[in-house]
Amino acid sequence: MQVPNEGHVAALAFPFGTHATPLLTLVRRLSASAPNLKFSFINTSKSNQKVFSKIKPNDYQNIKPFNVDDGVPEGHVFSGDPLEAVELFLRAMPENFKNGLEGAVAETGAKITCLLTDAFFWFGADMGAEMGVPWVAFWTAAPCSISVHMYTDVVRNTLKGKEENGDETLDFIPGMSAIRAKDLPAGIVHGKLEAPFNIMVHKMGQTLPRATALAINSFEEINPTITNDLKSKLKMVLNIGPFDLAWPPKSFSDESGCIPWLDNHDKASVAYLSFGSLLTPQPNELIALAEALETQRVPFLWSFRDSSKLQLLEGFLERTSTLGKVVPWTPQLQVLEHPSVGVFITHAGWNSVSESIARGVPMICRPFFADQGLNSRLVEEVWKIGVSVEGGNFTKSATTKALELVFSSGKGGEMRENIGNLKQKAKIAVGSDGSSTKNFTSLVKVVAGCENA
Ligand SMILES: COc1cc(-c2[o+]c3cc(O)cc([O-])c3cc2O[C@@H]2O[C@H](CO)[C@H](O)[C@H](O)[C@H]2O)ccc1O
Ligand SMILES: O=c1ccn([C@@H]2O[C@H](COP(=O)(O)OP(=O)(O)O)[C@@H](O)[C@H]2O)c(=O)[nH]1
Repeated sequence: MQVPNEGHVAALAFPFGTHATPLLTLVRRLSASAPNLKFSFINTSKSNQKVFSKIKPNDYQNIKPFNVDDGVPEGHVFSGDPLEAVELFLRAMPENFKNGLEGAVAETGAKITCLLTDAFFWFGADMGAEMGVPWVAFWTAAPCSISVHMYTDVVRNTLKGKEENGDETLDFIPGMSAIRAKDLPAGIVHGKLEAPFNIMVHKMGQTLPRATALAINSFEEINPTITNDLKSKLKMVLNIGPFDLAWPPKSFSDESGCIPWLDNHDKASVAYLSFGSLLTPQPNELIALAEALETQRVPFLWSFRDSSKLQLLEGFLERTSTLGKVVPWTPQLQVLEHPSVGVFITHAGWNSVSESIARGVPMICRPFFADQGLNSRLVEEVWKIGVSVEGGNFTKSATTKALELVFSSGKGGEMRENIGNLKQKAKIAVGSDGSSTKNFTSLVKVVAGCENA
C-alpha cells in the first residue's frame, strides 16, 4: 500500500465506559499501517492513565496522550449518580477539546491533518470544517444503534401517540423489523428526551452525514441490510471489526488465575458472568443469579468488580467455593476463547456481544440501558445465538430456565450452530480478502490524507 505522507491525526476520546479503549486500539492499528503519521490521543487524564497503562510504551511510539478538562469543579462532591460525571464532562465540551487540540499542535509543531473522534462528538463536523480536514467518526457499538439515532426524528413521528406498551416494531426502518420501541436507548421515544446525553446522541444522528467516514467496530455481514441503508445516507461506512479478531492482543494479564481454573473444567460446562465496566446488577438480581447457579450446580466464573456488594453473596461464596470462582476482573477475550466456557451471561454491551460472537459462545442477555436492549434483541431474535432473560431481570426461575435452554435443550444446540456460523463470517471479514480488511485499507487512506478514498 502507498506509504502516506507526514500527517497529524487528533483522536478525541469519550472517557467513560468502554469507548476510549477501542479508540486507542484503532489508533494503534492506524499507526502501525501509517508509521509516518503522528497521533495525538486527546482524553481526560483519568481515562488516559487507564487505557495507556494497559499497553507498553514501545507499542505507541507515534501516539502521544494529551489530557483535557473533565469538567469536574475543584472540590466537587459527587452524588453517587453514575451519570453525574458524564454530564459534567458533556458541559466542558467542546471547549476542552479545542484547548486540547491547541496544546497538541503547540507541542508537536504539526498542524492537525485529520480529526478522528468518538461518534458521540457531533461537533467534529464543525471542527473539521473549520480546520479544513476530514472528520472521521468512530462508533464503538453496533450498526443498529447508530441507525436508531439517525432515524430518531422518524421514530418519534411514527410512534407518536401509539400504544405505550413498547411493543411497537420499527419495521419502518430498514433492517429493524425485530426491534421494539422498548428496546431503544432511553432518550429516543422514552425517558428524558432533553437530557444532555440524549441531546448529544440526537445531534450525532443529525450530523453524521457530514462525516468523511463512519468507522464501526463490527463487520458488514452481521447485518447487511442496516449497513447498506447507512451507506445510502452517509459518505462512507467502514465496518472494520471485530477488532479483537483483526488485531488480537499479543499478551494478557490473568492475575486471578482464571485460565488455570477453567483448564480443570469440562468442555462447554462453565457459565461466564460479566456485566461490563459500568454496572453491577441490583442486590435482588445478584441473589437470584447466585441461587440459580447453586441450585443447578452450574460451574461459574463471575467477573464481579463492585466489592461493596460482595457481602450479599458471602454465604453463597463459601458454599460454592468448589463450584465457582469470583474475581474482580478477567481476561475476557481469553476466557471466552476457552473451550470450557459454555455460556456468557452478559448485559449485552456491544464489545462483549461482539467478543462472544467472535469466539462462538452463546449468550444469556440481561440488558440494563443504552444500546443493550437493541443488542439483546438481535442476539435472541435476529441472530438466534442466545436468549434474553424472561421478564427482563434476573429471577431464580428465569435464570434457571435460560441456563437449561442453553445447556440442555435442542435450541441451545441451534444457538451454538448459529453463533459458529457468525464466528466464521467474522473471521472471513478480517481475513486477507475480507470486507473489514478492505474497509480498513480505505480508512487508512482517508486518515493519512492520501486521497478522498
Ligand atoms: C453505545 O450506544 C449508546 C450508548 C448510550 C450511552 O452510553 C454511555 C456510555 C458510557 O460510558 C456512560 C454512559 O453513561 C452512557 C450512557 C448512555 O446512554 C444514556 O444512559 C443514561 C443512563 O446512564 C440514560 O439512560 C440516557 O437516556 C442514555 O442516552 C446511549 C445510546 C446509545 O446508542
Ligand atoms: O472482567 C472483565 C469484564 C469486561 N472486560 C472487557 O470490558 C469490555 C466491556 O465492554 P462492553 O461494551 O461489553 O460494556 P461496557 O463496559 O461498555 O458497559 C469488553 O471489551 C470486555 O472484554 C474484561 O476484559 N474483563
